[in-house]
Amino acid sequence: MTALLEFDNLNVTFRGERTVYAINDLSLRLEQGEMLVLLGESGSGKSVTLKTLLRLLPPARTQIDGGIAVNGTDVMTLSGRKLQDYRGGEVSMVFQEPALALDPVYRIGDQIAEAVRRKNRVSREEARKTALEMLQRVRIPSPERRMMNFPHELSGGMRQRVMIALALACRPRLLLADEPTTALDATVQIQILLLLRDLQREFGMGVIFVTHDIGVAVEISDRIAVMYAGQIIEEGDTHQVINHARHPYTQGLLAANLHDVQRGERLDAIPGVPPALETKPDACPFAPRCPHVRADCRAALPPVVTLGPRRRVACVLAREDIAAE
Ligand SMILES: Nc1ncnc2c1ncn2[C@@H]1O[C@H](COP(=O)(O)OP(=O)(O)OP(=O)(O)O)[C@@H](O)[C@H]1O
Repeated sequence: MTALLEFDNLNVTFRGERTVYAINDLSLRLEQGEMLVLLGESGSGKSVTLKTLLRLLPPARTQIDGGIAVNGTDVMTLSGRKLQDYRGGEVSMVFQEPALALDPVYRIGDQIAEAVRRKNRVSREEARKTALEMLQRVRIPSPERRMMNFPHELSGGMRQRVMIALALACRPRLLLADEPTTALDATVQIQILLLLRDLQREFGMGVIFVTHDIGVAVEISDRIAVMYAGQIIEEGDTHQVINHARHPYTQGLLAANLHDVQRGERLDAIPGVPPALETKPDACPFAPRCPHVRADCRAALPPVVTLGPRRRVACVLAREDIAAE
């Protein structure tokens, strides 16, 4: 069956005053209706992956190699009207900051109705009805009245709901969510996560949800892909990755998270910092921070070891574990 999304050996390099090898040989497949979390520290390439998928990166300074297909369509060759239809139609995005999506000078009902009319040939009345229905779907109380509000008249959580309504108004098959709950307080955060999860099931959408928070990943995802230095270093079902992490980086993230909970304080996740990515990695990028590092980790890129269906780890130790089994 055709995947909803397929990245095939994606490489993204920024060329400017300095060169940044932001994404390196990234391959990933998302099936229809799946909820995948991209998990990783700041700078690991999560946002760049989403922006590449939406073709939002500045073409003059960005070199993109490799394939991206959504429902079998080559995203990199889209242009003009087809690219517009793809963005906000086939694929839509919710951001951490609603101000990036919501226009402060338009009433929210008008903004959603306008988005519907841009994509579908429907009457103003039809579009308004869809906007109202979307506000109901994202469980905004008194939606008829809220249609008339401007974004600044709503709380942070309500604004986030409106942004989700806007993103879903044209029924995308793939929703991208870039840390959409990070700025909210804990109770509102959980409400929004549960809402997204419900809507994902109701609409049968695929979702890629970006976060650095393992708790959020566990709450919401079917699958997890862990990113480090622009690569996916471990991937699998959420249960497998969380309970049987095989990459030392994933293990470190999980251990640090447990510490946080036990000691009630925030610790540095793992000693050391990720590489600057000014050269293309030619060895394991985690080697300088890895507690199990060996000479061969510094000599060549790690093998990508398949541990089961859709379960893989980029680490030489995983290959040896398999050989020993
Ligand atoms: N437009 C750009 N020009 C140059 N470098 C960029 C650009 N956008 C991102 N980068 C670099 O690409 C790398 C990956 O950044 P990205 O924003 O994807 O990380 P992230 O995992 O999403 O982090 P965060 O959680 O902080 O958003 C970083 O080194 C970043 O500095």
